Amino acid sequence: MSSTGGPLNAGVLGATGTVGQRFIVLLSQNPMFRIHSLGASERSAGKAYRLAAKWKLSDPMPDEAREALVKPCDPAQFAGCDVVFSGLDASVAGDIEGAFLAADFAVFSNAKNYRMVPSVPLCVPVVNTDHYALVAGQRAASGRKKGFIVTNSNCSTSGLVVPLKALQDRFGPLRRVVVTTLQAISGAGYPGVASLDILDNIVPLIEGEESKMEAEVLKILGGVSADASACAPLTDLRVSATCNRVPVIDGHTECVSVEFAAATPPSIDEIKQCLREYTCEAQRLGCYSAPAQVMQVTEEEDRPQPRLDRNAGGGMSVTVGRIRECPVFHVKFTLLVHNTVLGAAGASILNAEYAAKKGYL
Ligand SMILES: NC(=O)C1=CN([C@@H]2O[C@H](COP(=O)(O)OP(=O)(O)OC[C@H]3O[C@@H](n4cnc5c(N)ncnc54)[C@H](OP(=O)(O)O)[C@@H]3O)[C@@H](O)[C@H]2O)C=CC1
Ligand SMILES: N[C@@H](CC(=O)OP(=O)(O)O)C(=O)O
Repeated sequence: MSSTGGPLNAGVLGATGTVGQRFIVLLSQNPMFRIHSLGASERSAGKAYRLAAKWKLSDPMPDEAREALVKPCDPAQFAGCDVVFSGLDASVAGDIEGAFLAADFAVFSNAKNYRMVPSVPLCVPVVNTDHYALVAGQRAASGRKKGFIVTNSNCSTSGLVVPLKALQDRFGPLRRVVVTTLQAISGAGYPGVASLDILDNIVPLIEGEESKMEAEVLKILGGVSADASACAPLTDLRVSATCNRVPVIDGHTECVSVEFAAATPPSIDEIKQCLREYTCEAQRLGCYSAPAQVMQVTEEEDRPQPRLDRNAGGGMSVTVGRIRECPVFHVKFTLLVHNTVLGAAGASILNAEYAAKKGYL
């Protein structure tokens, strides 16, 4: 809640895009926030939102957005916002988010630009909210009173780190992880991948995705330095990612093999129990968007499937299935994450809810 006790005023940068539209639906349903300002490019600025956005979600466009005038992404136009969410294209996110930060806004970003900056929490809110310890250092180093930036991860990373975190916490360090993704087309934004490329097809390349996943996992599963000035990524875990685009609208599927560092790995039953029992700080604090069950472990042999499982927990739960022994590593499984909910807008919103509960906003 804001200092006046009402909902927090939320601005959305990149409000017309794929992630921006998801922000608008989720914020309109969330009692902690009120949609205050919507921003996009000069192509959209000055238009009513309903005319600027090519609406792609099956949820109707919320009334509070329809007639709102889209603004340019200029901090002066967002005065009165308690929090700013960004779904900006990465080609412009660095400069625009930097300008909002300099103007002392709390920025929650989906873009890749600031993710690997050591003083910036790269936070999947069901995994590593302990990285908020970096916020005080960010403010001290910059002299800002209120402003800080928290990013969420790449959408495939956000699904992968959830079971990995549970396994690491319960059974000790992981040694090697191999992951192959089957990523939905909404991950490429709009208009994204040409229909002639993706219909009746699979594209075995998503530029830059594999190296992002491999690096982000280490930062998220790592800690922060003793003086909380920088992140401390894991150094002993090796991650290999292979990323593919598949003709699914929403929901990234990932086939994962994991090797534990311990000589004696846990049994498959112990692993299932660990994933089912995993809880996070955002749940314990009663954050509105925290899923009741962080992971839904399915025993059905042919699940998870994107059409059937992507909305688990309102898109905030990760579904994990086909958990079985791996003849090369120790265990393998298939997971599904909703790429624009836990993988993007939903994670940013839960990050902000957590920040509010902890007094950062
Ligand atoms: N889609 C996904 O599943 C995920 C996306 N992300 C990241 O989130 C961000 C948004 O992705 P997505 O929604 O898919 O992308 P889209 O291409 O669908 O949307 C991009 C948004 O950025 C705005 N924009 C583009 N250029 C400018 C500019 N010069 N000034 C101001 N605004 C501008 C667009 O406005 P306009 O309509 O006016 O052009 C639009 O609102 C990206 O950084 C992406 O990498 C992260 C995780 C998952
Ligand atoms: N590249 C992801 C989505 C995305 O935009 O990720 P990032 O923010 O890490 O570039 C996908 O194609 O599904």
